Amino acid sequence: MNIGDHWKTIFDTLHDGLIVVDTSGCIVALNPAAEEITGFAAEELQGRSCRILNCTGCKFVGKGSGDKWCRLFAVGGVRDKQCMITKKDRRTVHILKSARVLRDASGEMIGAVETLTDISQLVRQQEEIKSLKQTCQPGDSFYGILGQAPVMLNLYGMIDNVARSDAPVMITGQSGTGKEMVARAVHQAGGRREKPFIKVNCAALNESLLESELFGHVKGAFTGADRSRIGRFEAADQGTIFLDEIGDIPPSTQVKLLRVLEEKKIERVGDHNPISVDVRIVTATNKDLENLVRQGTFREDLYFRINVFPLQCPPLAAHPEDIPLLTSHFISRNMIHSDKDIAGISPAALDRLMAYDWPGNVRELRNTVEYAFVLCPGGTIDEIHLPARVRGFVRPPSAPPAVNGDETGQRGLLEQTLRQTGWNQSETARILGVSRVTVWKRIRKFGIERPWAAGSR
Ligand SMILES: Nc1ncnc2c1ncn2[C@@H]1O[C@H](COP(=O)(O)OP(=O)(O)OP(=O)(O)O)[C@@H](O)[C@H]1O
Repeated sequence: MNIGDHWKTIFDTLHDGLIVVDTSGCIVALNPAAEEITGFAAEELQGRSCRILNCTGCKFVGKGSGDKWCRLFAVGGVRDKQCMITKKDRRTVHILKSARVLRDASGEMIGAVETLTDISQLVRQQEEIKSLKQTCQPGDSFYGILGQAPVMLNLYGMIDNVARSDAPVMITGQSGTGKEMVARAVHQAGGRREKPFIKVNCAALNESLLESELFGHVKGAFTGADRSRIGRFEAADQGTIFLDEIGDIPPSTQVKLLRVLEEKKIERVGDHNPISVDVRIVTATNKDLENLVRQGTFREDLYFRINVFPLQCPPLAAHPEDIPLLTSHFISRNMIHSDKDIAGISPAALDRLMAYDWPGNVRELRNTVEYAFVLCPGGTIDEIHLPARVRGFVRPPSAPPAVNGDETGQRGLLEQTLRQTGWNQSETARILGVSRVTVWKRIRKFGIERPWAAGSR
């Protein structure tokens, strides 16, 4: 076959647009794909300057021909340059452009050939992904955590500080307050962010499974161990291990964990070869660990080892001013997965959300919005679309709003804020939204002592 006889067919069959210009940029030939991309018929472009396409990737340097007017002729070619051209109907098309100068047998420049790939759809999809990401993680979030109330800003400040160190962090707070999000934020905000973040739910596994999950095992270590397996500590090497529900680990595992924390070495179950690991420890619990220590079910030495830097997630009742922000975030998130056209929430329904006491915290609010999405046919979420417990909630007259949550929450928050403010009681009162006298009374009520005054820890 003489391929030279078939160039025109090959040229016309290409899916990418092809344009040939002479040294002054005058369009000599183009294929049907180029007609499609530009919206011009071949006869409309032939003989015209390529400037008609208004390509944002072209660098015109002057007048004349060749390298005197266009940079392409000076550099010889471009490859996969993302730019935009203007179509005949004035609309913009995103293209990927490659171009090469053409020379005759004597090496004289005679023109250039350009290929154009229409990437408009790809760019649109990228923009959609970007906007979805923004909806899922609005700009005013802290590593995905939402809330602008002083107690939340205080928490973000503490996370930022502790992320710069490798100190073990213990996160406390009621269920659904975002402890796992805080653990991830500690990892993300620190120098280990490019390394693994490994979560282990200590309450979900029995004693032997938990040990093999944490430390790994060798083949034959127990019935059913038909091959060796690395544990979560090894998997988290150089990164962070997040031990959720730490209050639930059995006493024998507590001993082993303490040894790992002190020696920074693990032993796989069924093996005695120590393996060094470099892991940051973050733990979380919704139990009162101090109480478990007093009862003797949690080792005091382990408690002090993991509780070097405590972080307290405030209950939602301690920052009700964040309910509108959280609600609109969950509405946007539900919109992505729903074909319903829900525009927002009515003021009356929002009032109901603000009045409720949220024992299940932000998780309960998320579930409440999900529930409302099921009932609401479209338009605005109204009171009628809320679960009966929220709709019908009446705060007992004797119970003032749970401004700072229950007593365990109050104490933790107070201690954390006092530490953050260097024991400035006025500043602490401002952050917690209570009076200075209340701060003073709570310090006495809970018997909180300044660390240097206590002389311990
Ligand atoms: N401040 C927040 N901003 C945005 N979403 C939040 C916030 N707090 C909690 N959530 C959402 O609430 C849900 C529960 O959060 P998370 O699992 O981190 O809570 P938790 O305190 O670890 O709960 P548990 O103790 O039950 O394990 C998640 O869907 C999370 O996205």
